[in-house]
Amino acid sequence: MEHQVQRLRQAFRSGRSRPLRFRLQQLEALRRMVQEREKDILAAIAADLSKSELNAYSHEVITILGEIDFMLANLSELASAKPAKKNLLTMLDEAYVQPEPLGVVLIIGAWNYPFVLIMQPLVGAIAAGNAVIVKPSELSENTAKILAKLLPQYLDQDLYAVVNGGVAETTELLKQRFDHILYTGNTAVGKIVMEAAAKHLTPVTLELGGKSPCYIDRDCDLDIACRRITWGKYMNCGQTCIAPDYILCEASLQDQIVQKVKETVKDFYGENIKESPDYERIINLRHFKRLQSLLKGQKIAFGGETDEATRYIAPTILTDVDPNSKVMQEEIFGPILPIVSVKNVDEAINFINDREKPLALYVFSHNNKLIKRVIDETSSGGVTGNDVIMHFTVNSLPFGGVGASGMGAYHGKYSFDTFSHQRPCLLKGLKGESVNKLRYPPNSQSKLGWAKFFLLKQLGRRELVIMIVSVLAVAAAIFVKFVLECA
Ligand SMILES: NC(=O)c1ccc[n+]([C@@H]2O[C@H](COP(=O)([O-])OP(=O)(O)OC[C@H]3O[C@@H](n4cnc5c(N)ncnc54)[C@H](O)[C@@H]3O)[C@@H](O)[C@H]2O)c1
Ligand SMILES: CCCCCCC=O
Repeated sequence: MEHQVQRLRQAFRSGRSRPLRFRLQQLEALRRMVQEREKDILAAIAADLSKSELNAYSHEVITILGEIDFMLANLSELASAKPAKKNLLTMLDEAYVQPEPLGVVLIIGAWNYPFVLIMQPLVGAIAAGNAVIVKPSELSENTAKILAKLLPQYLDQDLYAVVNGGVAETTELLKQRFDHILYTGNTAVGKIVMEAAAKHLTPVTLELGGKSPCYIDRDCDLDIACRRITWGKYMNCGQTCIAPDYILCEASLQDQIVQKVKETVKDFYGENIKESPDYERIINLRHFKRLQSLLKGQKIAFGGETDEATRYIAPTILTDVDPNSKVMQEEIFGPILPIVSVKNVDEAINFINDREKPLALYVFSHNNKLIKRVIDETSSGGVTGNDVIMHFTVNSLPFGGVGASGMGAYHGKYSFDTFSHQRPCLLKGLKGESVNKLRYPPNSQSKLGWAKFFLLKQLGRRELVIMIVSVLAVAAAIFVKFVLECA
């Protein structure tokens, strides 16, 4: 590992990854890879998540093509130096902020969207001019293998590398010094990553999870709300970091919600959900058993069927859920939707604020003021009002968590910024020593007065008198010159 990181660092130091033309070439190569090897990529994702190739395309490939196109179109603006405002002391100088690459960065992905969670940060890291090691999740082994096979065929091999493996390999990798680490996965491992990064003072972006609440107001079109929630909750079999984890609503809405979600599930997946090409399976037996255990002792209003052999868990709704029960203590990350009743929006806000800050928050209501109030009085990584998941798809919005759901953000411009250092540059000439004398020792009350004037635009009595006298002298000189010329 050490050797590999050193090899990338050497390539980075050569400066090859910096020119914009090179970055654009690499991004174009990445796009070619996705287009030319689409079938292999879709087959790998499909195999990992028992997913149809159509869903693999719309869940993962579209996002990456959009992200690459965004970077290709905007890279020169993103990477350009931005002029900075100056003060009186520096007004004749050049001041700007120059984004610069960080160096060698590490991207660790999770299994649930195995292609997107590696490729989307990779696009940002390449665009920003870095060397990159990606470490796909070992649980989505087919996607991990295809990434390890394809990326070296399309990208510069000295600057970009794939390391595959599990805990042992990642632990070894984390001993190395990186210039940034972007990790996607659960909170417990997030802490391990941050601890390892701290040893080298490496900054981290942590894309973690959490229980994303979904509040449904009484004043709401329940048909539409339930259709959108059903889509976002059961896509990828609930294994989505920003899936609505649970519903908060007044008790009187509960039965209607159950009914409407049930009808939508039938519309989406048909009578026999197991046969639907659009309904996925749980990633492995450990997660299957974990999810089964969350059903114990709960009132199952709909679904609840499980099949260990195929790791199938039906779209499920739990009603009258006790907030202290196990299903409300951990992120569900599966197709189980608990409904917890609250008296009103105030109680919903308190419920949310009593818990860790979630990755996403959803509110459904006709009343925009209520939606804004919930946003103002809570905190979460992101928010979608009157829909779910969709803020992820807007790459002009930063995507990331807050508090226990993570730190830092990426997507679009925010990816570029995450993998860049915003370097402040001030370029001065070698003249102007008379003004500079003001900051050289020995210090004096008068120098301080001028410093206040130049930096804070505050004039003391003495400076005011000098300024007035100077202005009068200049005016007098102009007047005399004018009179002499006319005479
Ligand atoms: N915020 C986001 O964008 C986002 C996206 C997807 C998933 N998630 C969250 O991720 C979680 C699910 O992912 P997961 O953690 O099961 O994925 P996972 O098991 O694939 O683990 C994530 C990565 O961490 C590595 N890893 C695991 N144990 C490790 C250890 N002890 N030391 C070092 N590295 C280790 C794995 O090899 C893998 O690459 C959920 O909480 C979900 O909400 C967040
Ligand atoms: C539509 C794609 C959603 C991806 C969400 C990533 C987190 O799990």
